[in-house]
This record gives sequence, C-alpha cells and structure tokens, in this order.
Amino acid sequence: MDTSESIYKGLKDAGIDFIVSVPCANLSKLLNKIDNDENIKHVPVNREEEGIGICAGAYLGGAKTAILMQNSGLGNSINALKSLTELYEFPLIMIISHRGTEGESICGQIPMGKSTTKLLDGMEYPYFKINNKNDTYNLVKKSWNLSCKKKKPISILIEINYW
Ligand SMILES: O=CCS(=O)(=O)O
Repeated sequence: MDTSESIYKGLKDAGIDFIVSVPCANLSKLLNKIDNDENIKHVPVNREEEGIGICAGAYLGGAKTAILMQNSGLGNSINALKSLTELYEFPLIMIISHRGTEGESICGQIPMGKSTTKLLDGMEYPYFKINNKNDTYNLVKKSWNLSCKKKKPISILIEINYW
C-alpha cells in the first residue's frame, strides 16, 4: 500500500466524510481517490483559509472533516485556525504535503518548508511527520479522535521522499 492509499484508507476508517483541498502535485493520486469516493464530499477551494471556514461549517452540520493542502498554505491559514477552529474547538485533520524538504525542485518552497514545524510548534498544534510508510495508515486513522481529544487541528506532514 503506497502513501496515498494509506492516507486514503486512514481517512475512511477514521470516518472522514468531508474533505476540502488546495492541490499539490504530490496530492494528486490521493485527491483522485477522494474525488471518486461517493461517500466523501470533496470541496476543492482556492485558498486554505477558505477551506478552514468551510470545514468549520461542515463540522457544525455533523461532518467529520479534513483538509488536504501544501505546507505553503499554512501561513494563509493561521488566523482562521486560531480564531475559528481552535476557538470553538472544532476537530480537523490537516493532511499536509510538506514541500521544501529533501528533493524539492522549486526554490520558492524552501523557506516555508523550513518554517512549517516551527509555525506548528508556535501555534501549539500537534503534528506527525511520516517517517515510516507502515505508520501512515494508523497515524491518519487515529488523528480524528486525537483532534477531538486535544480540541486542536492535527497535522500529518508528508515530506517529498515519502510519496
Ligand atoms: O506549488 C507547487 C506547484 S506543484 O509542484 O504542486 O505543481
């Protein structure tokens, strides 16, 4: 089972049924699986903060939510995550394609790639880095319940080498 399949199955087995996304080349296989799943409402959005707001509304409507994005979009999301998601203790899984890591071909991705975990630490948001493909499924599957327990978004960071 490759990383995209592991994440997809983890989301499904966590009961995630509402997913917003801002695309990344590394997310394409996963996005196709989600888009073809009639049991998941997939809403592509233009900016990550827009997706954060949509997930908040979907959660209030009874959905279990996730966002698929690049780490470059984390900076676009801070205020929405803090002033909406965290303030009202909405759970959220953040599947983050961690660009700017080893193997990155776009120089513009490097600075944010270096800052991503520092930002999450500063926001005091729990995150997991995929270090072992065998752990991916279990990490994703448990992240919804962990987010509910922590009352904060849980980020799963997938570096370039792990796709
Ligand atoms: O931001 C990066 C564009 S791509 O590599 O995901 O296509």
